[in-house]
Amino acid sequence: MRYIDLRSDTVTQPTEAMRQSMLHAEVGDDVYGEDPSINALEHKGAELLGKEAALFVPSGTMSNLLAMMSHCQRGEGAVLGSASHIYRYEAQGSAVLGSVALQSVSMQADGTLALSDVRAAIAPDDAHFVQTRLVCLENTHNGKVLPLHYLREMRDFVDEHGLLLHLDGARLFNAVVASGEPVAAIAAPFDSISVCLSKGLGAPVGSLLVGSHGFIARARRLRKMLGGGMRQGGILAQAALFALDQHVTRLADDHRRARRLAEGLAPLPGIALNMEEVQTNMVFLRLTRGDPATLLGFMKERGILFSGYGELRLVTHLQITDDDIDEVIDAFTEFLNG
Ligand SMILES: Cc1ncc(COP(=O)(O)O)c(CN[C@H](C(=O)O)[C@H](C)O)c1O
Repeated sequence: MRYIDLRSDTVTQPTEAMRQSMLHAEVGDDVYGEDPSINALEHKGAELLGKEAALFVPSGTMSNLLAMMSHCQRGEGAVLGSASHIYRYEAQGSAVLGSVALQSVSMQADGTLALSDVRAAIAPDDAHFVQTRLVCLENTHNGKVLPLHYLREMRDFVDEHGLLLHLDGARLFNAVVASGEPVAAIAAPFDSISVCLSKGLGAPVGSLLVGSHGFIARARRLRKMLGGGMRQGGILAQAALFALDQHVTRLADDHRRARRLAEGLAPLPGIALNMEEVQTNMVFLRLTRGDPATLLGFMKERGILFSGYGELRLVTHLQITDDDIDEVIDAFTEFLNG
């Protein structure tokens, strides 16, 4: 049975054209630095984001972990949003494996961290406290694009306080396409960026971590230590190269479909949905009547999947069509008017 799978853009499948490019990928042993496709991808990623170097990593979770461990020594701290992926959905790996103290602050509705909250979270320079070293942002956050002026304000802030700045840019290219800003402009304020290739871009596996030569050298050693050294990973890197060449501008289709979905659901009785938050490929909504679990079961019977408990999340991506969007709107209408 083909599902209309709106659980996440992590479910994207390689297209036939991408598979063909993977078939002919040049490969070598990447632990020796000899995989031509991985080397090409890392070179392209660094160039695109305007940084010195890049590292191909098996997942976004590992990419963020390597960033935290490469920036911070044991016992140092990172300030980040309490609803950020690094804080909530990466098993606190930075703390458990990296001995980095996670200093969480509340996130504002637009996905930003208030500078006043970050300032308050910075530990005093006193032996009773950790030493805060890093600030982490996430763009997009729950589908919302952080304004470029805010990124620049945060850069000035971390410079003022002698801190470093990391971006969890799992959906960076969604932010690029939605904002119209060049990717290098969005990346410029950051010391390091993690970019997922396996979400909306449609590669089957992997992320890119970009930063300075020294930062990436440390991250490369840590990746090997954590068992992330790859051999002929060029088959996967070639998919990512294909995605960067062919699947960036089409993200606008995902954004258009998400908006179309939100516009179709918002007027329905029993739906609470903030259209202003539908900025890229995610639609968040709450049921003001009916039970989310009953809704999820009703939808699954009709071949429609999405996730969330309390607040429901529907994510558009490469394999979601215009007809799928109409079918989902019809199914919600049937459930709510039934
Ligand atoms: C902002 C951000 N940063 C990092 C990651 C981790 O990427 P992976 O480890 O799954 O490759 C994710 C994955 N997010 C996944 C999803 O959205 O379905 C789940 C929640 O883990 C993410 O959303």
